[in-house]
Amino acid sequence: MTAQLIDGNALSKQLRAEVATRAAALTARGVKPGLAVVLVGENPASQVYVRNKVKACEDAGMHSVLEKYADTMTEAELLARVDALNNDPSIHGILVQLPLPKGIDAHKVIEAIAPEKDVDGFHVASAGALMVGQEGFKPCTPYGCMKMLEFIGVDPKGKHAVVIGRSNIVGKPMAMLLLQANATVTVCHSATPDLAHFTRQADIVVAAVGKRNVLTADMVKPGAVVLDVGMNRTEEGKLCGDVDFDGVKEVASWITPVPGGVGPMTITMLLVNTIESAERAAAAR
Ligand SMILES: Nc1nc2c(c(=O)[nH]1)N[C@@H](CN(C=O)c1ccc(C(=O)N[C@@H](CCC(=O)O)C(=O)O)cc1)CN2
Repeated sequence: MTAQLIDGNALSKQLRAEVATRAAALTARGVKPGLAVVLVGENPASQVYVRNKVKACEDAGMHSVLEKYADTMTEAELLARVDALNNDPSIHGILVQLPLPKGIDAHKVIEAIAPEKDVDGFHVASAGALMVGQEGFKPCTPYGCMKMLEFIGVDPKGKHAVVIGRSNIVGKPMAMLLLQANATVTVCHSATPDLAHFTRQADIVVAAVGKRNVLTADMVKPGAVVLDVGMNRTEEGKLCGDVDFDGVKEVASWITPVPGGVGPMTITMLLVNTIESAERAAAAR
């Protein structure tokens, strides 16, 4: 079997066009959706991501502000900027790009973002809402993975999903979203003995560890759907995921490539959350 590719760029194009239509409708009503992107420090990957986020926003007809600060910025200064953005009515979504430089407590900064503008879905209020099934912003990467499953017509209900990784921004919310969609969910992590024992039982595997070749062909049940959230580099500097793509694609039914899979969907779901936030703000006027 050779797996079919889940094309994150193609799905993103479709979803971003829908966002653009909603943005135009809102703008016509006098509310231009606005996103503020805050970057502290010089992390080269983060520089690319924030640039892509701002461009995606502009392409969708939304207003965006990119605030870039040197890594000498203090936590107090960053908290003051977040506070100003919380109080700026032209801004409907705020994101602080992670990771933050040493010396700045990311939890503290995320908690300072007003939950109604937390379009990254990282605030404890958003995480709590997800946990209990209430309305709130879903973190963009796992939200994008769920959209990809929907796109290929795979309903998680009754399926066994294995999530590899337990980060607050991907692994944990991914598990909650799959659970909400009625999958039976197993979360594996660095202290899981015999990872393959679990992944071989999975109908859906989400790899979100940040380490190459965590999932190889012998660890995958024939016909499984494999979503690769990893973003790593080979020794030659080539971008790759957590999954041994060439091997696993011969066993899986569907697989996401890296690049061009989950990555673009992260940015797309940010736009979806931002337009949602702007629509809520407009409805509350
Ligand atoms: N505040 C946030 N920080 C971080 C998040 C996040 O959702 N919010 N997620 C990651 C990084 N990330 C978004 O910020 C992100 C990662 C990768 C991509 C992407 O499009 N990748 C491309 C390849 C890009 C390249 O060439 O380097 C792909 O996979 O095709 C988008 C967003 C950590 N921080």
